[in-house]
Amino acid sequence: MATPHISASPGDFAEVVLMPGDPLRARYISERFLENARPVTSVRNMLGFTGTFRGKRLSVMGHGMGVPSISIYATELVKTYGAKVLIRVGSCGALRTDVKLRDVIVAMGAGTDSNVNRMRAMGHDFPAVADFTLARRAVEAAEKRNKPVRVGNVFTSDLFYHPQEALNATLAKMGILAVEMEIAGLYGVAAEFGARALALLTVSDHILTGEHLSPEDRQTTFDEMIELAFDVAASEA
Ligand SMILES: O=P(O)(O)O[C@H]1O[C@H](CO)[C@@H](O)[C@H]1O
Ligand SMILES: O=c1cc[nH]c(=O)[nH]1
Repeated sequence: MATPHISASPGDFAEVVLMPGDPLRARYISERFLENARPVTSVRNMLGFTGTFRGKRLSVMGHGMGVPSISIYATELVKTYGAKVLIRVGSCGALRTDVKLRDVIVAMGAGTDSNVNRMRAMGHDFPAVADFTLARRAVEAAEKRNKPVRVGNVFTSDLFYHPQEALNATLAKMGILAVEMEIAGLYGVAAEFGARALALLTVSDHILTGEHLSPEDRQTTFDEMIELAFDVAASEA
C-alpha cells in the first residue's frame, strides 16, 4: 500500500529512519554506512533505503526542503509505514558568535515562523521539542567519541531568504543557536502521531561572518554527525 509520495511496500521501512534533506545524501548514507542496503522508494526522486547497521535494521530517506516537505514524508512514514523514531541529520546557519563552523548541534527545541504547530494546537503556541531520551543518547554518544556537541534551541524558518532584517540578531539574543528549515515541523508531526524525533545539525555556514564549509569539508564534517546519529539509531532499533 503506497502513499501519494512513497512507493514502498508495507514492512519495507525500519522503525527507525534517518532523514537528511537531500535525497542524494540519503543514497550516500546508505552506501557508506548501511550493510545490504536496498532502495525502497524513489517517488519524485526522494530516495529511501533500508539496510542494517551493527546488525540492526535501519532506514534512511530524504525529506526535502522546508516544513511542508518534511511534514509529508514524516507523516507518511509514521502513519503508513510504522516508523517510530525519526532522526533528521541536516545543515544549518549559525546565528551566534559562540557557535562555530562545523559545530554539531543537538536541537533540543525549535522556534518557528511557520504556522503548522499552531494549526495543530488550536491557534496556541506548541513546544516543538526533541525526544529527551534520543537527545540524551546523542549527547552521551558524542561524549564517548570525544566530539563535543552544542545542545540548544534552533529556529525553523519557512524562508531561506528572510525579509525581516532584524530577525537573526533578535533570535541570537534569545539564545537561538542556528537557523534551518524543518525541525519545528518534524517535532510537530512526531507529537501529533505519537512518534519520537530528534534532529542533529552541522553548522555549514555562519550567518554573522559569512564563512561556509567547502564541499569536501562538508562531507567529512557531516560524516561525524551521521556517525553520531547512527549511534542513537542503533540504540533504538
Ligand atoms: O539539512 P539540509 O537538508 O541541509 O537543510 C538545510 O538546507 C536547506 C536550505 O539550503 C534547508 O532545507 C535547510 O534546513
Ligand atoms: O536553512 C538554512 C540552512 C543553512 N544555512 C542557512 O542559513 N539556512
